[in-house]
Formats: sequence, C-alpha cells, structure tokens
Amino acid sequence: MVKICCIGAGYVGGPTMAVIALNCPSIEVVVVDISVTRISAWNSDQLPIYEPGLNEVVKQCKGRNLFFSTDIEKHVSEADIIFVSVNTPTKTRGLGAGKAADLTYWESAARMIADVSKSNKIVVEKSTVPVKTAEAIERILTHNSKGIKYQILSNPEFLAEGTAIQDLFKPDRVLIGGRETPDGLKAIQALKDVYAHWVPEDRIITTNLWSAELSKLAANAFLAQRISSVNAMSALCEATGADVLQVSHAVGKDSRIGPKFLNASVGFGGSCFQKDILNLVYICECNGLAEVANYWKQVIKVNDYQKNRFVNRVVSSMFNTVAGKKIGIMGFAFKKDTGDTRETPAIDVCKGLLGDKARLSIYDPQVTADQIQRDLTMNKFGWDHPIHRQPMSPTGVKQVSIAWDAYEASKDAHALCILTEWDEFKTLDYRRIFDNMQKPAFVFDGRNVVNVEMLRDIGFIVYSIGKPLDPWLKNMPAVA
Ligand SMILES: NC(=O)c1ccc[n+]([C@@H]2O[C@H](COP(=O)([O-])OP(=O)(O)OC[C@H]3O[C@@H](n4cnc5c(N)ncnc54)[C@H](O)[C@@H]3O)[C@@H](O)[C@H]2O)c1
Ligand SMILES: O=c1ccn([C@@H]2O[C@H](COP(=O)(O)OP(=O)(O)O[C@H]3O[C@H](CO)[C@@H](O)[C@H](O)[C@H]3O)[C@@H](O)[C@H]2O)c(=O)[nH]1
Repeated sequence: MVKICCIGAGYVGGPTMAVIALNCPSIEVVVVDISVTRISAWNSDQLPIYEPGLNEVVKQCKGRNLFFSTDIEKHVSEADIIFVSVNTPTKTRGLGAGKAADLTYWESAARMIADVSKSNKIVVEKSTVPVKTAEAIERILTHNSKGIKYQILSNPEFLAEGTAIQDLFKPDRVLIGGRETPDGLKAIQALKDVYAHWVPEDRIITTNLWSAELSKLAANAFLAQRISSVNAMSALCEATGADVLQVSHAVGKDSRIGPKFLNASVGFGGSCFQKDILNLVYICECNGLAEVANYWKQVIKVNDYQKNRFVNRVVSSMFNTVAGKKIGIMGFAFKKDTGDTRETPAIDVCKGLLGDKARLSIYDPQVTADQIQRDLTMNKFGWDHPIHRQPMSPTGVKQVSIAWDAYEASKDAHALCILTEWDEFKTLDYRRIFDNMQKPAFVFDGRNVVNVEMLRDIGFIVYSIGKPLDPWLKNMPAVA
C-alpha cells in the first residue's frame, strides 16, 4: 500500500489530503501537524476550518485510510510520498523583511525529513514557495542523506477557500514540476498516478521544477491584478457616473477577457494574494528586475488605496466625523463561505474607523469574537504562523463589540458597512433595520450586495462601490 504523509494540517493540507483519501481507497494518508489543538479538532466532530462539503468528505474516510496525528516523525519515516504544506509567511525581520517569504517552517520540516527517513522519499512542495526553493530543499535533504534518495516535486495548490472541495474534485489543472532526469520523471509519474484516480489525464500538466513554482506565483498575481484593475475602474466610475457592474459586464463579454473575477470590492484579502505578490516582487528585485517588481507592486498599492478610499468615504459622508458613532460591520471574513480572516479587508477598514474613534458592532456568521479581537490587535503578518505561536488571549479593543446577528449589529447604529458578501445580507429585512437605526441612516456596501434603489426608497443613504453616487454623497468633500 502506498503511504502518503502530509506535514501541515491547515486550509490546504486538511482538505487536499481528505480528497486524495476519498478518491484513492488503496492509499493510506496521514496528515501531521505540530499544533496539538489542530490535530485534536480534525479528530473530533468540530473540524478546525469551515469549508462547505468538507465534513462529508472527512466523515467518509477518517479512520479508514485518512488519519490525523501529531506523531510526525513516525509517519514521515513510514511514508513513500511526503507533502509539505506548512506556513510560508512574509518575513517581518531582517533581509527582505515585509516582502520575502519566511521559509523557517519549510526548512525545519525538510531537516526533520532528513533526520528521520530510512527509505527513499518523494518530497512534494504543496506550500507556495519562492521559485528555486526546491533547489534549497534538495541541498538540505541530500546533505544529510545517509544514502537515501530524495526526489523533490513542485505541486502547487490552486484551490480557493469557500469552494475548496469542488476545486479539488474538479481542478482546472493539476500542476506537477520535477527534475527532467529518469528518477525525476519516475517521481512525477508516481504523483500523476495518485491524481489520475479522479483527475482526467489532460488536466494534469507536467513541467520543470522552476516553471511549476513560478506558475503558482504568476497565477495569483494575474488573479489579484484583475481585481485591482476593476477596483481602479470603480473609483473612476464613482467620479463619472458610470456603473462598475455594467462596465465589468461589458468588458467581461469579450471572450479574450472573460467574465470571472471582475467583481469590484472593498479590496481583496485572504492569506495568499498579498503575500505571494510581495514574494514575487522580492524575487524580481533580487534578479535586478526593478521595472517588473514595480509593475506587480502596483497591484497591492491599488488594493491598499481601495481600502483607504472606503474608510474615507464613510467618514466624509458622515459629516467628516464618526467619533462615538456606532457603526454596524456586516461580515468580517475575507470572502463568503469561509470563517478565514487572514488579511481580510475588514481588518484595515475597522482599524481605519477605530482610528477615527468610531464604535463598532461586528457581525459575521462564521467568525468568532475571539478571532475578531485577535485580528484587530495582531501585528501585520502575525497571523501567518502556527496557532501556538500566536498571542493566546488578546486584550479586546474597547470600542468593539461582537453581535449575534445583523439586526443586533445595526440597532441604534448610524451606519452599516458591508464588508463580506454573505448571501444572508441580500435578504435582510432592511425596513426593520432602518426603523431601528439613527437618522440619517447610511449603508456603505463594499461588496455590491444590496439592492441600492430599494434601500434608497426605504430612506437609507446608500454608497455602493463603483455605482453612481447617492445625491447626498455628491455634495460631500472629495475623498481618496
Ligand atoms: N489557504 C489557501 O487557500 C492556500 C491555497 C493554496 C496554497 N496555499 C499555501 O499553502 C501553504 C499552507 O497554507 P494554509 O492556508 O494551509 O496554512 P495553515 O496555517 O492553515 O496551515 C499550515 C499548518 O502547518 C503547520 N506547521 C507549520 N510548521 C510545521 C512543521 N514544521 N511541522 C508540522 N506542521 C507544521 C501549522 O501548525 C499549520 O497548522 C502556504 O504556503 C500557502 O501559501 C494556501
Ligand atoms: O472578482 C473578485 C474575486 C475575488 N475578490 C476578492 O479576492 C479575495 C480572494 O478571493 P479568492 O481568490 O476567491 O480566494 P482565495 O482562497 O484567496 O484563493 C486565491 O488564493 C489561493 C491561495 O494561493 C489560490 O490557490 C486560489 O487559486 C486563488 O483564487 C477575496 O477577498 C475576494 O473577496 C474580489 O474582490 N473580486
């Protein structure tokens, strides 16, 4: 029986291995992690992450051929194929701080593999890593090899949170990069055989190692660039009276551009886009490609601009002060259908409003009060480390309360800010909400989820990203 071990039981390691286990009953899959709490949660009925469909998949194979364990060394030493899916945060100190990827967790995993292995291994990079990481890993492994042969493969993951299970079941492509030597090609084939259990052959792409590593960074940069492009247009729409929904619909009808990923928003978030583009920028700089680095840096600058622009719009619309005013925050996760808050734009927007002394009542159907308080007090990039390395009991921000539902968050509020596109925000009883708010009652929709005309008929003053401005807002001082 082929044995797979995955180091890192997070958003990628957990769902990816569950889908492999379900589709390959003849393979034993063990997911290991240094975090005892994470592994206990995987072994309980309350999984550590919320992902539609994940529970059902895990239930079918946990205890059959899918296991979660903290006994890392045992399972690594027994495995034929080892996936490494650990954190690769942005460095906060030293050379490359604020941009370069911190490979501390990756390197410690590689050294441990070298220490405990007694048979040949295929080591698969699942984490997103800088191009050429495989070379460094190869050196660590072969330097301590004791005659054991290692083949390194790059097999980046393209799943998006909220749709992880469907992305894993029907991937657009599976990418496998490896050495173009006989042993390298054999290793590529072994991993191909795993995916071939459920992925059609023409969707499994094989390349050299560096192309696979770089393709992951490139794909995220292209995706994020689309969002910054449409967000840049949203500012111009507001200035001119164009409607960003109509513009992106018209633009996306061009089959060369396509309709997906053109939703204007308060800014992109999530654990990957910013981190991976910063990483790409750093690699370009290290290769003397300043112009290329600056090109990609601009994607992040526009994203920061979009978040600031939103905060400025809220404050300037409300007579240039939100001091002491209650603002209901609807949604905190970085997108709908996930409880993940890593780099969510809600953090920057809330911090901006708190900087102007607002009182916030935050509601999100999937994010805990503890997580929100933690996010609002954590240092930049502090989130991307194993849980036990993060502050345990954050001191709460006084001006922030957590609400059980949207109605509680909006009661007596001066304004609502919609920061995540949860479906339930489309069908709220806005008449009831209006009646319970201070007047004038504002709605700032950072995700274009509400029916603007209907809300204006109720009496709200409505701002919706990239839509023609409410007459009230037109007379306010310019923002940005
Ligand atoms: N989240 C996504 O949607 C996504 C998608 C594609 C790629 N990625 C990439 O995959 C990697 C993992 O991301 P994630 O979202 O799963 O992170 P995560 O924080 O959810 O999971 C990483 C896990 O690795 C564990 N870990 C760290 N060092 C370890 C070690 N030495 N030994 C054992 N366990 C260790 C941590 O405790 C943590 O549970 C990152 O490189 C990320 O950029 C993420
Ligand atoms: O038209 C759009 C699409 C997305 N977003 C925002 O962009 C962010 C990222 O969304 P999404 O890409 O759907 O989620 P992620 O889970 O971050 O997935 C991205 O990052 C992963 C980690 O690398 C990759 O594997 C995925 O392919 C890539 O889509 C979120 O804040 C979204 O709200 C927009 O503002 N407008």
